[in-house]
Amino acid sequence: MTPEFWKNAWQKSQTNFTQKKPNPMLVHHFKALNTPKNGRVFVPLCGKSVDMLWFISQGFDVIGVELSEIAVIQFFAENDLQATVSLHPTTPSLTCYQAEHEGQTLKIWVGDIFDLSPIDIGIIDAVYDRGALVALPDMKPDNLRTRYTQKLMALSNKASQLLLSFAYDGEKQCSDNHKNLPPFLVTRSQLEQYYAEYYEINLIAQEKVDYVSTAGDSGYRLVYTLLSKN
Ligand SMILES: C[S@@+](CC[C@H](N)C(=O)[O-])C[C@H]1O[C@@H](n2cnc3c(N)ncnc32)[C@H](O)[C@@H]1O
Repeated sequence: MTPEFWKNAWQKSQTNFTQKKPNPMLVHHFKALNTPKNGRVFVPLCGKSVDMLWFISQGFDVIGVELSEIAVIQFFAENDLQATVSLHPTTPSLTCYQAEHEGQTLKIWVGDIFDLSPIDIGIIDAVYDRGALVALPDMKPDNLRTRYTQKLMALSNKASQLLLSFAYDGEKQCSDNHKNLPPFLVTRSQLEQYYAEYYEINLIAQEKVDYVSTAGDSGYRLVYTLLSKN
């Protein structure tokens, strides 16, 4: 997916991946990571996810990154948060939106995750991936997903992750009918290919649902913990 694809989606409000309430799988399963109290959570490709506010309510600081400035402006406006906006000292394509809320710091970089450095992100205790890995295709020649997983590990120093994913059921299991549009299926073997060297991968929950993706297929919502071998 090109940056233009996502920026257009936000411009045209084609963003039905946005949830109105904190994700129930997050709320039930985040504790499995044993993130230290007052820790910092990285939310890559964050959109305007209210899951970030749930982390704040649990006493964590949050740092996100999102390509679309529209998404980030909407996030702050819709949640009555006043942002301090600053430019990146050396990279003109990056802008920082920051606010203090309920005693925690919430910071979102507007820009491409691939333009960020570990210094921009700081120390990370946990990563929350909902709608990020599945937003990127695993396709040759420029495998965006492999690049993303490597960048994510570099930015977070391989902090443990809670990863929300999905699977189709029955005969659809291996097919990907909608391969030109997100969300993209992430198979177990792909997950191992990206992460098994660095993380212990555990499928900790799966829930049968009628509509697993915005494309309207039935299947399962999956929750993985990726526990750092660091
Ligand atoms: C499927 S949405 C998920 C958003 C959010 N995580 C949620 O759960 O609502 C994927 C988001 O990633 C953003 N995005 C895609 N590629 C990106 C990149 N290279 N850098 C930063 N954000 C990106 C898109 O603009 C979009 O908002």
